[in-house]
Amino acid sequence: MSGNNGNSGVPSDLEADWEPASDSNPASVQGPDPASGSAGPQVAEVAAATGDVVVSADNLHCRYGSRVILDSVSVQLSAGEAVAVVGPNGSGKSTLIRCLLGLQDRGGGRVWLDGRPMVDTDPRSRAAVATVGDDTDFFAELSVGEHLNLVAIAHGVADSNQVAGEVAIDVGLLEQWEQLPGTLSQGQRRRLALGLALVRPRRVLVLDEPEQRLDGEGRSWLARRLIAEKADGVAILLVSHDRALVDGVADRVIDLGFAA
Ligand SMILES: Nc1ncnc2c1ncn2[C@@H]1O[C@H](COP(=O)(O)OP(=O)(O)OP(=O)(O)O)[C@@H](O)[C@H]1O
Repeated sequence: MSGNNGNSGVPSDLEADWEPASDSNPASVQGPDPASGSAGPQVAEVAAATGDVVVSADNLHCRYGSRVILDSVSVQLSAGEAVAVVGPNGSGKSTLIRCLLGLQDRGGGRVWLDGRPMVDTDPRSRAAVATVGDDTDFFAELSVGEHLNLVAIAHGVADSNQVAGEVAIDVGLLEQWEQLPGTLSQGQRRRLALGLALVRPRRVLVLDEPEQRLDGEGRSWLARRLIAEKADGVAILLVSHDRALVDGVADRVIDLGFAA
């Protein structure tokens, strides 16, 4: 498969159509509230900014076996806002994402999408929530273009090959359109993972250290891209160690390091 328009290669007319996302003023960032910290398992509660609440996580207790990693975590995400999760290695950032997405036991806590339970197996949830994990797997036998097309088609994107090509340009992989994942550099694989989240419709974007392996230009592009996503009304949950990215994109910050 190399597209649904009969072309075997790169979609035509993309270079002329594409323009980079314009710069926006960085959003303000609120620091952690030391008063809400505690020793032992992390405790965090971050209220939503004004706006339509898309995702609401209440009282999550994330644990591995008997070891509690996060206790009584509540998060609300509104349309068009970005919440960043920061903290040192091992502080529970990825665990929080896994808990929120339902990939890990929530310990009785609940997560709501548009006021209804958010379950990872629910097609409604999967249609709304695009994710970029810290370790994305690819099909070894499918090219960059085929990956982007496949995801676009699976999510019902009209004119999927055109959209896939536009996303390939956006993430800087148009020249790699025909390449297999095994032939990509680590940074290019990261760009493909981002492309797979951007090629499909989304109302929520959950990213676990998306800046990994990106060069300076790539990180600048990522910040602009996420700001553009917010402008389109996408709710973003961003785990990152990149303070500049967090400062540039996040409206609010959950700091899991303050009680370490
Ligand atoms: N599958 C697992 N089983 C048991 N413990 C785990 C598992 N995954 C993570 N942990 C532990 O949970 C804690 C939080 O891990 P997590 O991956 O959420 O941290 P993180 O903040 O995302 O770290 P990093 O910045 O290194 O990505 C760590 O102490 C880790 O050892």
